[in-house]
Amino acid sequence: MSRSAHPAGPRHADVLPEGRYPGSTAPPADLNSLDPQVWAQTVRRSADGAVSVGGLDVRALAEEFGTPAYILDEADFRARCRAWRSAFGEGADVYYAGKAFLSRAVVRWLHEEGLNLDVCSGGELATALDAGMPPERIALHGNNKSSEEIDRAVGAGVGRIVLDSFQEIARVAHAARRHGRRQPVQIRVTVGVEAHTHEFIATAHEDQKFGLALAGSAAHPEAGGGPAAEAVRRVLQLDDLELTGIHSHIGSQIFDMAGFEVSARRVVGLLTAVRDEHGVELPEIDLGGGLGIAYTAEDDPSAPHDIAKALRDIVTRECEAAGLAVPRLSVEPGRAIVGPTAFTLYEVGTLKELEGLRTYVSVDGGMSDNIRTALYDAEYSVALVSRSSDAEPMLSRVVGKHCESGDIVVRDAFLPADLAPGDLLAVPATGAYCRSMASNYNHALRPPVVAVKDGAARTIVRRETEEDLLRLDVG
Ligand SMILES: Cc1ncc(COP(=O)(O)O)c(C=O)c1O
Ligand SMILES: N[C@@H](CCCC[NH3+])C(=O)O
Repeated sequence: MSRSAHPAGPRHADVLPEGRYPGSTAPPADLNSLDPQVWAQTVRRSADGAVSVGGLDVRALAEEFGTPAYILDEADFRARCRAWRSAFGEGADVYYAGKAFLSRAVVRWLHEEGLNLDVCSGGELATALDAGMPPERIALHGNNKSSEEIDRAVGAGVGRIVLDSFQEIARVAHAARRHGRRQPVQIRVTVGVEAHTHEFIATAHEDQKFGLALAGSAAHPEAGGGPAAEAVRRVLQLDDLELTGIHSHIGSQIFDMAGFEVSARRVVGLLTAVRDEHGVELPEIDLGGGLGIAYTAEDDPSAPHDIAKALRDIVTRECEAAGLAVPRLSVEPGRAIVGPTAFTLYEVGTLKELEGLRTYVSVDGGMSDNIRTALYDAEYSVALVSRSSDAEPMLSRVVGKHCESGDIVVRDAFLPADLAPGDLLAVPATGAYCRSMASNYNHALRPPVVAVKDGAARTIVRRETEEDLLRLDVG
């Protein structure tokens, strides 16, 4: 199992878990090397020791855009979109999960690369529509969509609304009637799988807020006798809704395909039960997102092609066994597309050496631009990028500037011992769930997202200003 997905409880205390540090992990052979699994595709270390991305030196990027900043490799983003599209082919749809990171530029790239988009709030929907995503290529998610959000989505003509509760069935039907539209919907089911990931990001076990349980009883999870089957009954009775399929999302940052296998089998089990009870074959299955990426050299994610083949094979096999026509498949990767395409560029401010233990390296951002370490115990890598160094490895903890001892960006890392204030550090694989979960804690100004491509850089989300903060403060 990957090191980045800790099923264990939180480790917020400043006491190290036994057996880890100091001395339990060897420093990497070469502190200057950049693992291509972890870094965006166009990242290179140049002959003079500094790192470049998209042909641009990070020192020049820091100079022009300031730090901290998320630097996003547009060519890599587009390449990953294409890889997912071609892996799944014409018989399937790839919905990019906008919650991972969304901006107008991202929407345009998705549109151009032929991907669809999953949104889960009015704000994400507004961004998608504003940037010109055709509504029929948008899916709306959420366990508590407001009536306004539902109404706006139906009115805009979104191609899919994923129903998450019994209450929502009536709300979406009401909006559809109001707009004189037969709204295509899927039903999100919880298939009873314990995904191997951090408990806060696992979503298909019973005891959590999402979806309608498949299981009639724990002993017969395939029986189709649970709330999901009841939701199917209710939706099929409503003329304003067109039930197109069943949706399952089992969690996030998952490497093991076994969970998807069980999920696919159980979803097909429900399709079979629906055919047997109603004489209807639902034409779509969505198996959600959740595919893991490499945050550290220990992580070894599968390629989209292998993931697509595994999912298609499972669905085909299960449908053939049940005598069902193979439904159209869709998936919703967020992290696996945008995660590896960006790194966060920081400047080192202060260093505090605790002899025999570690050195605390403080950077000019922190938990306001990356909450994942504090929230999920996530692991990250880090490298000195403004120069190379032959100095000895120094056991370090990269921390932010917030008033919180849990304000950790990279818990355990080796950096060169000659690290000094003014050096630039980069934390790779921060494209997903960093800017989108960023906060203004301590009135931090959320960093910009800078897209680089073919030697050119442009801001796609600008840095916040103090005026932005004060504009909201109307007291
Ligand atoms: C319904 C749904 N689809 C897709 C995703 C995207 O997940 P990931 O970014 O891990 O691929 C999520 C988030 O976990 C989700 O809740
Ligand atoms: N935000 C989470 C994952 C949840 C994804 C949305 N369902 C993360 O950073 O890993």
